[in-house]
Amino acid sequence: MTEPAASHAGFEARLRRIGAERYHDLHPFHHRLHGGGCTPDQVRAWVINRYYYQHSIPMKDAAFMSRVEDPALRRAWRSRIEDHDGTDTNEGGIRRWLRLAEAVGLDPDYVASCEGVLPATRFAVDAYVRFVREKTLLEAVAASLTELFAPAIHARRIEGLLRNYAFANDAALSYFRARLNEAPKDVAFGLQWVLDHADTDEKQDAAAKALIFKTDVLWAQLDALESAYVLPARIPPGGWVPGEGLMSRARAS
Ligand SMILES: O=C(O)c1cc(C(=O)O)c2c(n1)C(=O)C(=O)c1cc(C(=O)O)[nH]c1-2
Repeated sequence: MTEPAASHAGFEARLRRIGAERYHDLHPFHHRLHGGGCTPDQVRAWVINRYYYQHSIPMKDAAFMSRVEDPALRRAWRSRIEDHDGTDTNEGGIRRWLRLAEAVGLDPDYVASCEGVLPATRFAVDAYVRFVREKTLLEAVAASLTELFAPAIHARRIEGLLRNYAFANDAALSYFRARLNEAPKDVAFGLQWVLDHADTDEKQDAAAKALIFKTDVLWAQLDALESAYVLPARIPPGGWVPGEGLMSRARAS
């Protein structure tokens, strides 16, 4: 076996540098959202579009697991699906996200229908699912490693939303609190798996490229929101129009 150019530590540092330079915590839309600068409709647009990501993540993980021949790897991975879809004792991330939708005044059935999701959001998220279906398992696991950087943005988001928006409370933000508990185990496993399996220069390069691809998937979703809903707003055909999908008065009371 050829020796990799970089040790585990050196390769991990390379992956973390990709996050430092390209993760979506750097995007102006997130700065606006967390800093209290979003209008209620901009927050709603974010909730609607981000739901499409949430609803696709378990399908992505099921696509991954369908390709894994090693029972031990499937066993380590399957809690990701349960974290989002729920179990008998855990309502799951998708339900929690819909609670956030209600808190910002949206009809959860509308949000769950995925109507009004921006075309560019669909393209970006679908590309991630397809990537995981088609690329090597190493590239698929490496792409999930943006989650290395997610706990910091979730903590910042909880703090920023609570400070700046009337809708924000512990129930509305329970999705992010749950992720703070769930993500570290996934990320520790995924990182170790990538470090162990990227055992040649070529594999390290492929894993780094997969992580860059994933940062692009996340960035493109925020670019889509910025273009459609931040002045000069340009909502593309099919995109949510403010006023649509709101909770009915009866439901809200
Ligand atoms: O709010 C965020 O910024 C953020 C980012 C990411 C990410 O980095 O992909 C995920 C999540 N949240 C998240 O909640 C989540 O469940 C999740 C799963 C995955 C994945 O690729 O498997 N990423 C993310």
